[in-house]
Amino acid sequence: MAPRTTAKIHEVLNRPFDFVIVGGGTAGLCLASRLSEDPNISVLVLEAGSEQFDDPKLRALNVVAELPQANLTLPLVLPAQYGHHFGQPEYDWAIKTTAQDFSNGREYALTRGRVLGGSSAINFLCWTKPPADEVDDWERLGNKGWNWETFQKNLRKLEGYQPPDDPSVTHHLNVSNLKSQLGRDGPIKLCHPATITEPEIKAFEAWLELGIPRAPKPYDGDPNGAFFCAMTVDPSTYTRSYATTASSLAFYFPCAARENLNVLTSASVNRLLTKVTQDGLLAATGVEFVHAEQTYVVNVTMEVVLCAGALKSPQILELSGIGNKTLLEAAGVNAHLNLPTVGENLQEHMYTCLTYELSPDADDLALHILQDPQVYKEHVEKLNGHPRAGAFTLGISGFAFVPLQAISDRGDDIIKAAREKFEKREMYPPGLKEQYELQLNRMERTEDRAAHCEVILYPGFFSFPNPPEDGKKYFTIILATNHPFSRGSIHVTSSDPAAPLSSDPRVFEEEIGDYYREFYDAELFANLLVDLQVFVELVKFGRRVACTSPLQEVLASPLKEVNPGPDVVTDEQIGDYIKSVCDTTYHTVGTLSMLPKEKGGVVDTELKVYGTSNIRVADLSIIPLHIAAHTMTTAYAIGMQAADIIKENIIKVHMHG
Ligand SMILES: Cc1cc2nc3c(=O)[nH]c(=O)nc-3n(C[C@H](O)[C@H](O)[C@H](O)COP(=O)(O)OP(=O)(O)OC[C@H]3O[C@@H](n4cnc5c(N)ncnc54)[C@H](O)[C@@H]3O)c2cc1C
Repeated sequence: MAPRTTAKIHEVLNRPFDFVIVGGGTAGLCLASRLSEDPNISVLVLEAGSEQFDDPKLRALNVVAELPQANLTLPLVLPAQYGHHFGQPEYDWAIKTTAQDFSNGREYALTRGRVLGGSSAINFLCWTKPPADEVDDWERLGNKGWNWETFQKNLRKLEGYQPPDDPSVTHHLNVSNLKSQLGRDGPIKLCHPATITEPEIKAFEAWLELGIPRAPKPYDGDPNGAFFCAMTVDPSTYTRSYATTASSLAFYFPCAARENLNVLTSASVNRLLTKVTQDGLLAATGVEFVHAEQTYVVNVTMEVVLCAGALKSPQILELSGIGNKTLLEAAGVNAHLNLPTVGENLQEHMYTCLTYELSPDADDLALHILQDPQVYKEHVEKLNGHPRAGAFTLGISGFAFVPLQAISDRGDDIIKAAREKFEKREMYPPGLKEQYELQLNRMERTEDRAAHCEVILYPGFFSFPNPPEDGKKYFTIILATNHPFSRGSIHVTSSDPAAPLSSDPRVFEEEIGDYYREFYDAELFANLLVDLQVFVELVKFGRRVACTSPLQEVLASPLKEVNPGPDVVTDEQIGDYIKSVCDTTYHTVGTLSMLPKEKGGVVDTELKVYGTSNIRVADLSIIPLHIAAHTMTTAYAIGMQAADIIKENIIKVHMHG
């Protein structure tokens, strides 16, 4: 299908829109496609990034036809899914954090998609879903209607899973189990990597040896255990299936011909223009944005929906004068609505890696070999062959979601200490105590314990600080934590939309952003850093996996751990390794939390910003408590539920009486 181009600036000027959606990313495009189903509603999406429709970088595995013309300079044409857009302004916001005290002073670069499709256009393609109970926790926190039943119903409409038919792989993938749990006809195409390597299969078997069960229902509410996940790849073309998707008929392309839907790219929103209504609420009347270095305003007749992601939606609210009054005034922004928790309750997943040398007779196929341009070209041809082959057919798909107690015999002690710390504390900022209680309960209960920890298989070299050696083959075990106690914040520092944000995830500090600082008892919290201690146990578990059959047999003998390496032995050394090399998994949530206002909420259950009449948020900012899953499915589910809310409650009232 030939892509329809997006709107031109003259097409969107001098006319009002019923809805303006800020951010054409994962949730934003999903929402736009649903809202514009009603031809009576005009929808404008303003996206800061460009389309990049024809860019081989974006359509990772779809590069084949375009490669002869493509620039093979590294790292631009390497597959999109594994970090090759990082730091490139035409794709990545790369928002710098403040120096992190508990990460040896490092500043993280928070990668987020800055392109039509948002982070779904550059992410790592892994389709995972949270446990039912953790989605239900959002409802337990006071958000009626935000539960697993709705989440799952919406996602099943989106899923277009195609199971493989090769009997030699279906057994490993447990396809008969997955088939019944995933939707088959939806627009987001899902399949498994065409190649799963021997070390991945052996590592999976090592997990089973270590007592990790196969996940009973990874896509139906119980992902605890081991499974091979599906990827957002269209099996018919082997291309990325994402929010914009050209080839897989997802959200933008099928709707692009609708006259009531306009998507303007390279349109960076500065702020909302507002007025106070007769009821004393703040109402958005227009949206100010920059396109081709010119500033414009578009008027809105019904609502503005912020879908700019958990790092950028708070900025737009703050620049519009909605946020912590003191902080806004310090930044030189006129405060119109004092909402002190805007930009707070930030929660992030973290990961670190262990890399092992493979035995010399292991297969050469690995993701990192594509960094060599010559090898890259050869593997593009292999991808184009019949059957598809080569490193482009690999993926990141081996997952184990595990409770702390399942990987460490110190698990109970750590959880007990966390409970004691929690009980000793006298003051909590509004809402945090309830969140921590749920988190502790997830860990403490004896049945259906939550997966605090996650282990992921990476076929290749992916770790720091020691580099790979030429001619050697490698396998990496990625370790991630899912339920951080740490709370951070993100805020503007200036009224200039282009000025850097102050982003402080407070990694491993288990505490609280600026607004919460007055509640902070540093001495008490210095005793035990639960988030870090869990991570240390996880690294030890990763090492046990490497020493377990049958994985051990495909690794070099004697065992050679490249990172962190044999010198990193004690808990303190492991903790220090983690602090020096770990990174965020690009899963920030919570910065505009959906909670009762007195519990620190910024939006209500209809996603409306408290104190406003027509400003909503529909992206990962609203998630009040983090989950044991990667966040793409949640972003799509939010887009779907937001559409239902808006359609039911607003369109019905305004348009159809
Ligand atoms: C590198 C990477 C790998 C990941 N891998 C996975 C994975 O394998 N599996 C998984 O489940 N999740 C993964 N994730 C996470 C997941 O993709 C994201 O959490 C999810 O897509 C976020 O959706 P969103 O709608 O909240 O925001 P986004 O999809 O990021 O959309 C926000 C949009 O708003 C736009 N925007 C921002 N500010 C403005 C402004 N001022 N004006 C106009 N537009 C603006 C942005 O350019 C962007 O297009 C990954 C994320 C990244 C970055």
